[in-house]
Amino acid sequence: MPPNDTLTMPRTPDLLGDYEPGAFFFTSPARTLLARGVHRTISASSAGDLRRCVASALRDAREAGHPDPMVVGAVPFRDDRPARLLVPATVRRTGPANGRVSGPAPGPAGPERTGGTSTPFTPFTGFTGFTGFGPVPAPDDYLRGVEKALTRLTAGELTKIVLARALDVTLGAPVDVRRVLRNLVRRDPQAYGYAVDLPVPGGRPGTGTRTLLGASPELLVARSGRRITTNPLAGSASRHPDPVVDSERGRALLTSDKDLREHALVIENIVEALRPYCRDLTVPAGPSLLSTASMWHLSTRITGVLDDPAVTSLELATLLHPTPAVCGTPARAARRAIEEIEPFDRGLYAGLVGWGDITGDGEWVVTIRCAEVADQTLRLFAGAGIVAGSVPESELAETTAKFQTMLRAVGLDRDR
Ligand SMILES: C=C(O[C@@H]1C=C(C(=O)O)C=C[C@H]1O)C(=O)O
Repeated sequence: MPPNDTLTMPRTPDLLGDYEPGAFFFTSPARTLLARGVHRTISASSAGDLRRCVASALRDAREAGHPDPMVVGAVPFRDDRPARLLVPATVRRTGPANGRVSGPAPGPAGPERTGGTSTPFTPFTGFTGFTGFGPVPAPDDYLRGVEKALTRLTAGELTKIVLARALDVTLGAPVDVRRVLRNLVRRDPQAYGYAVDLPVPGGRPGTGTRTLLGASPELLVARSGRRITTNPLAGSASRHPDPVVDSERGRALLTSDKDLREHALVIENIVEALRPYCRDLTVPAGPSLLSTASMWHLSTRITGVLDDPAVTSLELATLLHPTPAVCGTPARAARRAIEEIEPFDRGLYAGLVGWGDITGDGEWVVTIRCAEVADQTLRLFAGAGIVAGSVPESELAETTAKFQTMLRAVGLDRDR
């Protein structure tokens, strides 16, 4: 038997292969989940309400004889927007390897390339089936938004703010959601791949599905018994196809004063939020490097032991959210400035996505490197942290680089 045949003959169920739009899919270094059907949807009007609604939905499900009550889905960036959480009818799980198939990714031919994307956003040309794209806001307006943010930073209203932009992409045919998810998971096997079914506006049946797809590198919080882990990221550089230039970029990031400050703000905020809940918090002295196929990031993996084992993973996640990795500091001022400067609704982008079980265990990741997909269109999102000393053109280039995770998974690779 040729050695490669093992790749096509999984011994465990192939949950990634079994995924169909309408289901919930999530893969992490620890496990892969495929949830189908709706036992109960969860509707809540605030974050506090959300925690109560989830707890009672899980209890009710168990009392109704549900064999494996679990909540899955996504919580938006803003707490006044509806969450997309539900107790699924069935959940299948496998261990770490499933959904993380090695070998070449399907999709565009040729070797994986990690394009240098430190130039400002330029139109994509030359792919088949691609009919148009629309950046929101236009790149020049994003630059002006960063200038505005810098003025507020200088005035002392803010210490950090994350400004995002969206990219609307229209294809010549309906998006193959299954294939895009497979590409995301295979190209970034260390990331948390996810697919969340979204309601179709107007709720008209037969209009097609809407799905949130992504591959996030950022763990907001995981709980396993009393043990918790969070892995905030902040401070970024784009990868480069030349390995020498690429590792130089990583090294430069590790010593960049601006990025280290940006990162430290996030870590301080998270440690301060977790301290009252943990009897033991292990915080590395400084960040290390984490990479995706497209990006380098400064990363700090923090672990702790919960004082009160009744505190659930979702409670911890909503306590931390939104961290300064996606919002800013002070949080309230940053949130207001985001609403004023960004000309679009973040929706589920920059929120949290994951699962939680009835014991309180769960994994929630930051909803980044994602797109909302509906029929022939995709809306991609990407943001960058702005602190004193940030250069608008570099922040624009950083968001361009972050779009690459989704664009490559769709087969729209600007390097082609
Ligand atoms: C906001 C995003 O990413 C976040 C911002 C980062 C930064 O500013 O360096 C790095 C990782 C994420 O925490 C995004 O990918 O859209």
